[in-house]
Amino acid sequence: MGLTFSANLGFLWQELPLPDAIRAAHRAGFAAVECHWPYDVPAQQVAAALSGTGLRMLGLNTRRGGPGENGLSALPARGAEARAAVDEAIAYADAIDAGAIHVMAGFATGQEAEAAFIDTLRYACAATTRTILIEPLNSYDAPGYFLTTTAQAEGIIAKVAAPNLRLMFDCYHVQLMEGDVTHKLERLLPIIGHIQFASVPDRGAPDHGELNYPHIFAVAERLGWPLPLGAEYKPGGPTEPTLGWLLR
Ligand SMILES: O=C(O)C(=O)[C@H](O)CO
Ligand SMILES: [Mg+2]
Repeated sequence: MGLTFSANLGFLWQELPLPDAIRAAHRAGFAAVECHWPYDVPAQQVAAALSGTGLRMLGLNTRRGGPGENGLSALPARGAEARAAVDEAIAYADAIDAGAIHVMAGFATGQEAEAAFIDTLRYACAATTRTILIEPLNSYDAPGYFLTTTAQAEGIIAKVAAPNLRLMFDCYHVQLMEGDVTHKLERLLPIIGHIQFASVPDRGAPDHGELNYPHIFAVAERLGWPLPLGAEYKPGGPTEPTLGWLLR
């Protein structure tokens, strides 16, 4: 079977209520969906849209925290709030049978931040059998974010040493911070839990920019990547006119 794709509803159809966005993704031909922060929408409404369309929600994020924050898990002295955010995400994921939970690190740096992140990740990995993801973010969009490179993520995954902890490999962030996307996909495959993509550097549809996505999709297919790839790009208006890449 060939590659399939997941619509990231944090960006695609973001003007629609989440249940309607799930239905729009289904109509457009996506094989799955994923989201950012679904917490304002009752989980029963999301579960109903998923079962009505037959789509799976591949993942959701832990809450960002207060204004100007981007996750709490690597913030020393915020451990209780970080664990509460993990509990909330797991409960929501259980209610809609989501595949994975992305535990967001937050703006922090240094050894204490790493120790806090590792503690929160150990807690999350022990609290669920679902996949726990960590995602390096690029320093243009998220300056000061704790987790910025795949090498740093690899080290943390090794230290936590939990079977359900994996890397969110977002080709967009990896290209901006490191490049060498093909070799990194090949080498990191055993620890990757989800793959996302967008054009670089403008984070648009994967049909232009400095990354050649037909090549990257072929690499993922050659490697036998089993899950839908996450289309996490900003359509800059209605989503449907940007989907030429999906039809091809
Ligand atoms: O920004 C990204 O790439 C993500 O995948 C996250 O959900 C964090 O915003
Ligand atoms: Mg991403």
